[in-house]
Amino acid sequence: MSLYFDAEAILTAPASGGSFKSRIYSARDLRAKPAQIYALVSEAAKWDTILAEVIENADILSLERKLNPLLALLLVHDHLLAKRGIAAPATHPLRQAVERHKVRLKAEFTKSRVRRGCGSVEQLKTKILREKREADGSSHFVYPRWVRVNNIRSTLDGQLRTTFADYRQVDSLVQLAPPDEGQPKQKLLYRDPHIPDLVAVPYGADFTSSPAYKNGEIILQDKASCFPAYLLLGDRGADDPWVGNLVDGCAAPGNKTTHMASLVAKQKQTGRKQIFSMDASKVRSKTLHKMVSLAGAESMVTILQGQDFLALDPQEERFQDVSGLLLDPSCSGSGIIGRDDVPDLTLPKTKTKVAPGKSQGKKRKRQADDEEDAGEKSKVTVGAPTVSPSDENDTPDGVMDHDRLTKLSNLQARIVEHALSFPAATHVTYSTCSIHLMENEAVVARVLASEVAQRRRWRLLRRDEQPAGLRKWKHRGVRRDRENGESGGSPAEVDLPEEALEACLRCWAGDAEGLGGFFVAGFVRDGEDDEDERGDETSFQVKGKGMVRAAAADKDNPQEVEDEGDDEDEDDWEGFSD
Ligand SMILES: C[S@@+](CC[C@H](N)C(=O)[O-])C[C@H]1O[C@@H](n2cnc3c(N)ncnc32)[C@H](O)[C@@H]1O
Repeated sequence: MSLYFDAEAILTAPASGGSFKSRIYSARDLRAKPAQIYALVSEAAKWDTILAEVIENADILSLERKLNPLLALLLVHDHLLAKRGIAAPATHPLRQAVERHKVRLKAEFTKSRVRRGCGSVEQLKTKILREKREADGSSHFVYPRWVRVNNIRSTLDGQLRTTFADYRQVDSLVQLAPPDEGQPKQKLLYRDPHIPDLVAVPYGADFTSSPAYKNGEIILQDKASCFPAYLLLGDRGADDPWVGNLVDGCAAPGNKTTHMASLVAKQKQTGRKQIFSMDASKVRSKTLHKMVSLAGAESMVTILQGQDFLALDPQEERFQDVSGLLLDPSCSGSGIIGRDDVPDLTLPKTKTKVAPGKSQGKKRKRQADDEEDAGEKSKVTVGAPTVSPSDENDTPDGVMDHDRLTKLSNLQARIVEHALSFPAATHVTYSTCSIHLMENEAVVARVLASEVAQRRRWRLLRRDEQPAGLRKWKHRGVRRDRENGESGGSPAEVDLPEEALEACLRCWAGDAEGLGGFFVAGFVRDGEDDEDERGDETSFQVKGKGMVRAAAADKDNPQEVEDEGDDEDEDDWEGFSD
């Protein structure tokens, strides 16, 4: 019986971030096996709508006060559908509470099947999975497996002839949707129309043992994560190669560094070290090292292990030719899918109305007493998942309040502004896997208004200047957070012109594009008409709901202003007010 109580405890614990699986495996004091709990909940989630219907029609919640809706759903699932039935002794009161109604439950289950015109339980399963996908809109989108071809070691044509030789090309992502239960999986491939050398295959396709993966010819990298390097380096070829060196300032585990290297290789420029790639974390720098080596990019990439990008001196001799910088700093990670993918089960309702308060309380008390008596109440505690060296972001628990967002936003803006100060820099990209305005458009607004951007005439890379594939991308910057409360409770809004919002690229989870939440913007400057000194009368700041003009903090002593920022990097902006 501990299986059901443990599953209940995990499903009802407050959201703590992390995937559902990691939530189970990091829970303390579990008595059932984590794999068993995961299997029970995943299976029950496939059947929940029908089980809720059966339980409601059999009305067992009004008759059996020991059951609550969630326990009833889990128990009735195993009673009707698990090979071995309910995993508890036959004399257990909760097992008896279900089995007392076995005739009724079976009859209601059969009625539900027949009502849907299904001759077998298998057919019913296929039908309800389709019903569920249609109901939550997910029949129209899929999360495929994205595969990027590494131009250092291979070519797209080469991979289509080898690794994907037995894949059939389809012309839409929807065709990669998982097959109905019982249908065979197919080898299908979709060539991405936005990012060169990127393909999608059905989720679950496993390349980890394929030679192409082991040799670094293909890299498993989400589509959105391919936007920044492509935005920076574009569609250049051998006759129009990138001029100057490149920097990836926040590089581990190395997806974007290796993508930059791949794009540079496509321009037939593999001979010399051209990319400085660094990460402040020494542990993650080791992963970066492995990825660069696997991708065959060692001759092009200089890795600065454990290097804080903010501590780099842009005036150093070795950075004098750096013309492009890619910044993908730590963020809230709020766009990552699967972060808190705890199944949202459809639960049965009680038919007979129980008076609120008194009797509900009694019911809960009685049930609690039963569980205590049996010594079975789960003691499980679900904590925030621990940070692993592969975690990219600073907030793995996903818990985000206004203060944390403000601090992240301050740091992100500082990192981009530092990039804008490299003497030969003409192109910079800034990206996050966050959906929060404060980490995205608001950072862009602050950076554009910064002293360095104004003095050196940095501006946004307009949509019509973007690489061909990204110009076609529909989802652009937004003026306000999509959902109230996304930014820790305070509605945030940014006052950027339409053209600036058009220049920003967004990705959203849950639409037809098959991606998580992501943001990227490119900054450019001609580099020929810098004002050497800071403009004398004004600078811009973002305050309240928009950008307002404010007097320059200290026009006579910019260094002092800079130093203050360095000392107290996280409290210089208070974020949005209402
Ligand atoms: C979102 S991840 C980068 C992912 C990487 N661009 C990729 O595509 O594989 C952010 C990384 O920035 C690093 N980081 C954060 N602040 C940094 C700083 N000031 N200097 C260098 N690295 C930093 C973190 O250690 C983390 O590994």
